[in-house]
Formats: sequence, C-alpha cells, structure tokens
Amino acid sequence: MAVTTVRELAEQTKMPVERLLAQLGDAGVNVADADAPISADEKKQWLEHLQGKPKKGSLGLGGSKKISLKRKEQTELKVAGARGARAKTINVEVRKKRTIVRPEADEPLEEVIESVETEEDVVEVTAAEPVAEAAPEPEAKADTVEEVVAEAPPAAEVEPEPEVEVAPEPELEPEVEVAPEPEPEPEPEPAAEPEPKAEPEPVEAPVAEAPAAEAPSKPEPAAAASGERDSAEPEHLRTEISDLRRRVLENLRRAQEQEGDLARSREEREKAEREAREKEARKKTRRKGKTEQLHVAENKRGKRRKKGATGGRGAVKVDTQHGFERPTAPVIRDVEIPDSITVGDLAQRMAVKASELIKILMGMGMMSTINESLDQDTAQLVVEEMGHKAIPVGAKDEEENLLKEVREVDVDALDSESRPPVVTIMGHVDHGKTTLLDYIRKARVAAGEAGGITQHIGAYQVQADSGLVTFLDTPGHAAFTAMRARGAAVTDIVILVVAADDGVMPQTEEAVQHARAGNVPIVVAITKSDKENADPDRVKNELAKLELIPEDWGGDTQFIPVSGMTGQGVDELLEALVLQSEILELKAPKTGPAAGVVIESSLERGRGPVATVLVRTGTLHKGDVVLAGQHFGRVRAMFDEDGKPVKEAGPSCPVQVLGLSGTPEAGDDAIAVTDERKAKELASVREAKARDARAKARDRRLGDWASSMGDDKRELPVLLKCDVRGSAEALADALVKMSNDEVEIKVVANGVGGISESDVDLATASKAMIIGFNTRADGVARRKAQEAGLELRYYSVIYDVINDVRDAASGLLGTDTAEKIVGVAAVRSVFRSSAFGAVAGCLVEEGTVRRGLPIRVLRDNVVIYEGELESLRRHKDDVNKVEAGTECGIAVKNYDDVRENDRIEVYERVEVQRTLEAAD
Ligand SMILES: Nc1nc2c(ncn2[C@@H]2O[C@H](COP(=O)(O)OP(=O)(O)OP(=O)(O)O)[C@@H](O)[C@H]2O)c(=O)[nH]1
Repeated sequence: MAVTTVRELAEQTKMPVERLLAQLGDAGVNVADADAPISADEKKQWLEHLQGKPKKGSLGLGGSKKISLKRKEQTELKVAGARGARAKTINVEVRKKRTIVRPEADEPLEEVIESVETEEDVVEVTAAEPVAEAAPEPEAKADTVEEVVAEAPPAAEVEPEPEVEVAPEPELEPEVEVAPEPEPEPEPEPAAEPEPKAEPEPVEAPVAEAPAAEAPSKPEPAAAASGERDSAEPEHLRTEISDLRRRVLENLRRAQEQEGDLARSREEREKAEREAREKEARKKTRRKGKTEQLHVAENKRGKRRKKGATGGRGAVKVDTQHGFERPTAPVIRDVEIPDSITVGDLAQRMAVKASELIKILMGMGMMSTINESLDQDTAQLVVEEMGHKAIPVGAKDEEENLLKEVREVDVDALDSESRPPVVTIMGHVDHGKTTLLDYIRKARVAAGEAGGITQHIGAYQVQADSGLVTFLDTPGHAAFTAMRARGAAVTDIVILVVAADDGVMPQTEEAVQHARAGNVPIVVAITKSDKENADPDRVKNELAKLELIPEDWGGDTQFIPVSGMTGQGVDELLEALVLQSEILELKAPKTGPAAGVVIESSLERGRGPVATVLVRTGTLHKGDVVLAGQHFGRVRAMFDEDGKPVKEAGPSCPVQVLGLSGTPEAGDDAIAVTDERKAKELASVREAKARDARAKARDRRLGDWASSMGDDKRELPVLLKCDVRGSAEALADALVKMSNDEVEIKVVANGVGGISESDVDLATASKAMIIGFNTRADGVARRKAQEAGLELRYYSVIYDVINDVRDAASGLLGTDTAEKIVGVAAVRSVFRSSAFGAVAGCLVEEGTVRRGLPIRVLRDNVVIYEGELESLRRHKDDVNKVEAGTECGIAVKNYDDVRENDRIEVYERVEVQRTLEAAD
C-alpha cells in the first residue's frame, strides 16, 4: 500500500496543507510536516475527528448538536394580470432546509440518520417583472409576493419570513468549509474503506458517510439528504414541493385578488376622499356666505356683531345645518289672482323673487317692472308657467273673503241700540250754513262743555234736550255727494238751509236733488229769520214746488225758522232732528268690533297720519287694529272734537285716530280687524282694486253705459243740465214719460247752468248719465267725469236727446225673438222616394230655400205642419240652398203628406232689440 503524505492528502482533498495539518493536529494525529507520511489509521482518526467523535467513535463536528442542510431551487411562473393588467412572470424560489440533530454520545448513528427531518420549507416568490402598471400606488406595489403575502392575513400559511431572512444566501458555507473532500474517489484508501459512494454535493458526504460506515442498509435517508435534483428526490419530497407550489399559487391568487380589492378599495377611498374634500369646500363656502350674512345682520344689530365676531362664549356658531330641509319636490301653491295684481304682489304670493318673475315675463315677451299691474289672464299664465295653480278671484271676492277672516264677529247678530243721528247741512251760498253750525257749536259750549272749541275735526256731537246729535262739519252737498259716491251713506238727515230773505236758489234745488238721490230725509232750516225782511212763507211756497211740503201744510217736512245770529229756533231744530231720527229708528250695535267711515284725514307734523273716523257700529278702542281704505294700523291714540284723549268711541261718535299707515280718503270705510297682517293684505288688495278701477274707468265708453250702470234695477238715471229752465223741464218731462213697466228713466237732477264738479259727484253717486243741453262742463267737472268713467254728452236738439236716451233705455229692455221668412217654395208635383218617402218637386217662388232651417207646410194659406227639411236636392245633387226661380226637390222630415199646390215656407228666428216708444 503506497504511503500517502500530508501534502498529497491535502491535494486530494483540495484543501490547504496548513489547514489539513491543523485538522490533523486537532484530531490527535501527529505529523511532523507536510511531507510526513500519514497512515490509514491516522486518516481514519482524522475523519472521525471531522465527524465529531474523534476519540469516542461518535459524530463530532466541533461540538455542534445540529447540522442544517439547505437547498434552494428557482422556477418561473406566468400569471395573468389582475383586471386586465398584463401577465406577470413570477420567480418562485423554494428553499429547503434539513436539520440533522446530533445524538447523544451513546445514541446509535442509525437513529441519528433516522432523525433527519424536514424542519422548514421556505418558499420565496419573486416577481420577475415589476407590477407597477397593475399597481398604481407605490406603497401598494408588491415587488415580491412575500410582501403581498405579508399584507394579506391568509398568507401566514406560507410560513415564516424570518427563516427567509436569516437563511444565508450562499449555500451551506459552514458545512462546505468543514466538509471533507467531496470527491473522495481519487482517494484509494477511502475507497477501500466503507467510504460513502461518490456524491456530487459535499454536504451529504459526512451524512452519507456515516450510514455507509455504520448503517449501509438504509440508503434512502442518505439519498434524501443527498441534495440530488428532483429526479433523485424521494416521492414524498416531490409531493411536498408540489404541495408548496400549490400553496404558492394559491397565495398568488389571493394576492392578486387582494391587489384587485386593494385597487377597488383604493378607488373607493379616493372617491370618498374626493367627496370629503368637496364637502369640506362646500362647507367652507357656506360658512363664508353665512358669515357674510352674519356680518350684514350684525352690522344692523351692533351688539350681536361683536359677540359673533369674537367667537368666544356665546359666539355665533356658524351652523351650517339649516333649520329646514330642502324640499325634495317643487312646492305647488294655490295662488289667488284678483282682476289685477302687481308683479310684486304676484311674486309675493308665489313666494318667489320679483326679479325672477320679471324674468319669466320677459321670456313671455313682456317688459315689466315690480309695480306694473298685470291683468288676471296674464297673471294666470305666469302662475301656471311657474308651476303653481292659479285661482282667479274677483277682487270683490278676495276682499270679502279677507274681510270675513278679519271680522270674526257677525255684527248683524248683535243687539242694536238707538244711536244719535248724523246730520249734514246743505244749502245755497251765503244762506247762513256756517253761521248756524257755529252757533250750534258755541251754544253747546255755552251750555257748559269745558275746553271750548279746540280744533276742527270735521264732525262733532251736540247734546240736545232729548238726545245727542252728530253734525258733519262739512256743509254743502258736494261733500255729501262725494261721500255717497264712495259708497259711504253716512248722513241720516239733511238740514236744508234756506235764507228767509232770499228763498229757494239754484243750489237749494241741487241740495234737494242730492238729498233725494241719497234717499235722505230733509229738515228745512229757514235761516236769517231774525231779519226784518224774512219771509218764511215764501220759502215754504217755493219748497213746496220741489215737493217739500211743510207739516203745517199737511206735508211731512219739518220747517224750523232759525237764526244763526240770535240762536232763535236752534233748540227746536235740534229737537226736530232727534224726532226725525226716532222716526227713522236709527239703531246700531254698541258692542263688537267697530266699523265706521273716514270723515277727513291729514298728515300732521309730529302726529303722523290723523284720520277722523265716524263710528257707525260697534265700539272702537285704543289699541285696536284698524283698516281704513287702503291703509291700516293700530290705534295709538284717540281724541274727541275737544282734543281730549278718549279710550273708546261708540256708534255715531266722531273720533280722531292716530296710528294709521297713511291718510285714507274721506268716505273710506274704517273697520277694526283682528289680524294686523291680514289688514295689511286687505289694504294691498284694495290698493290694487283702486288701481284697476282707475284703469277700467279710462277705458269705459258711454256705449257700455246702459249695461254697466242701469242693468241691476232696469233704471236709467239721468242728470240734466240745461241753458234755460223751460228746456230743462220739457226735456225732463219727455224723458220721464218714456218709462214703461220694465224701464224707468229717472232724472236725478235737472238744473240750469254749466255742469259743475258737484253735478259730476251727483251723477257718479247716482250712476247717472250726464246730459248737457246747450251747456258745457267746467275743467274740474270734465276731469272728474273722466276719472269716474263718465262721458259727458252735449246736445242742442231736444229730439237727439230723446233718441239717445231711448236707445240707452232700450238696451236695458233686451231683445225679442222674431221670425223672418227667408224663402217660399210652391209644390208642383209629389213623387215617392225609397229613401225619403214623399218628395215634393217645388219651384222656389220667393227668397232662398236653405237647408237646416225650420219650415212650415201651408195648404190654402193655413199652416198644416211645422218641422224641418230632411233633404234639399237640385236634380240628383244635394244642395245647401236654392234661389228663387229654381226648381228643387224637398223632403220634409217626418212628414209624408205633402200635396200639390202646398207651399213650403222656410224661416229663421232672429233676435230683435226691443225699443222704447217715444212720448207723444
Ligand atoms: N242776520 C243774520 N245774518 C246771518 C245769519 N246767518 C248768516 N248770516 C250772515 O250771512 C252771511 C253768510 O253767512 P254764512 O254762514 O257764511 O253763509 P254760508 O252758507 O256758510 O256761506 P258759504 O259758506 O259761502 O256757502 C254772513 O255775513 C252771515 O253773517 C242769520 O241767521 N241772521
């Protein structure tokens, strides 16, 4: 056997000589140097030393109890990208680690080998290509599946990352270092010894060597631990690997799903974040808007501003949560539309901005302003255009409805008590009206009332022996009529003043006419009776001609001689008034909400609008909400005619009222209402109504006069003004005589001279037609007539007056139905038709025979049948009409007994205006 030197052994084992020398030294083999021979025993000792039991025959690798064997393999997997991303190539690295536990010293080597087991399987998967495209967010990008797996809880199955981390990348360094020569075949000695068979991998060498030496009958574990490629691996290892691969793929799939989920959740998160940002921005905007609003409001409110601006305790919290929910559906309102309404009012009723409404109107081709008045039709269109429901109501209905709402008490149901009469003085100029009124007032003061005459309030009350009398301090029929024209029949009694020394004058007559037109009883005061030339009988005579017959002459008019200078007869006059009021049974409820009439009003410095209200029913209290004409307000203070504050005013009591929103007009009604807001609404309704009335008056023509003025009563009132009395009387007589049972022509006034303002007032109040016969109206009268919608008619021929008035009166009579024969046909022969039965062959003798009109069949000029045409033919054609001189065939509906020489009369019914006959 050839002797081997240390150097040769080092070459064989491919290790440095020095290292081998050191190992030999450690193994207890004494060699002098590298060239010293080494025996087989010494080699064995060295090997045993390397195996860990140099001296005791056991494995002994430096005292280590475990030997770890590691191996890794790499494969590539092609995986389809998630959600359309391109396919990815995944590098899968499978690392295997085996640990051989060193047995105790006395443990047999076989058992040691048996104990070799798979301790860990580590799989590392690496994406061969970055998946940046599939994973847009860097932080979410998984470079390796490990990372993805680490993010995903189920990936825990893939097993412990720490192993991956700690697993040294270079394989088996320590083992390799300590490993003996991996290719022992060149060594002749080991070959002779129970050396393990040649192994490509040195790791297995020691392992394989041991069983080869001590347990050669168990090659499988050695082979399992040999580190051979798959083909050489045992079946269970392949199973494990395929199992691992399956798990890896499973985890990959999960990772992909998770990646998709992540992408989705990322999108959702981004969306949520975006929405949150937008919401925040909106909040900020709202906050800003709200803050601006607050600032505006705060600027108005001073203190609050500071509080809000400091943001301290009690600071205004910008609560972006509104107090109301935005409605999900558009609000459809019922909008009541009167005859006319302003753009502003209409906008308010629809709860929209006026500007918005104006825009809509512009879209409809109407340029308008907020104060522009819209007629009902237009307003209705706009309301419907804006999606609301239009409810047309007459202004009257609307006002009445509102009045019902604000007047909860039914005044008619209240108990009535007698009330003082309200008296107006009328008469001719300079006949002593003012002097008499003054005397009455002074007399009252002289009678013991304190305070004296402090102010003029348009009305006052006088205490007579038998009761109170209320005087309207506005003498003259103009005022009386003006009030009446406004619908305010305030006066109960008229005192007709006639100067005893002057007698009846034109204005006296006018006054009578006005009083009569107002259906107001007259008490005659013969003034200036103290004068020497006073002639009361003359007055009586002249008034008797006007049908005012004194009581002492058997009539029913009281005549009282008085003197405003001496006071003569004043008490008697007052008593006469009280007596007259008793005859009239003047009564009114004292309780309940007040209703009255505005006597006069003015705007006073320091007091604002002041209105004198004459209470007609109920009691007006301080603090009541009052609606007066187009104005309203709460009664701030009330004063009587002496300027003394009062807290209440009952029926027929005049009182000055402070607190209205404006100055109502004389004759306006004034009522106490329950709701100030409603009062405001009513005031605006009235304002609109007045505007509408003015507009309508402008358009009115006399042609409408008969129908618009007299249609209720079939009464035609006429006001006549003539140049001379003779004409006036003749005309009035002719007109009145035209009256018949259905229409009455009523001359409300018949005077001499020009047409005055007073005439127009009277005509307005009486709804009368004004006729000027050789007279003209003055400027004021013309203007007033125009405002009232009255047309003045001037004549110079009496028959023209009569004809026009007859036409107007005839308009009130309506129409009659008359028959008009339109054609007559003579029957020449009769023949039979299967369709119509008897058909008359006719010749049209007169007019035109028309289809569709009623007919009569006449035999010997006697009507024997009335009916209608069924068929009208000319030759074989149906025709609509046949003219005179033409032959035709006529079939009469439901009549078969037509004979030769009969006549067929075709007629139509027409409306004929009835006319009044002129007087003879
Ligand atoms: N002697 C006497 N004179 C009187 C009497 N009443 C009025 N007068 C005088 O007649 C004149 C006219 O009196 P007024 O009271 O102003 O007459 P009026 O009707 O109010 O006049 P107008 O306001 O212009 O319509 C005055 O000069 C009065 O002094 C009276 O009873 N006796």
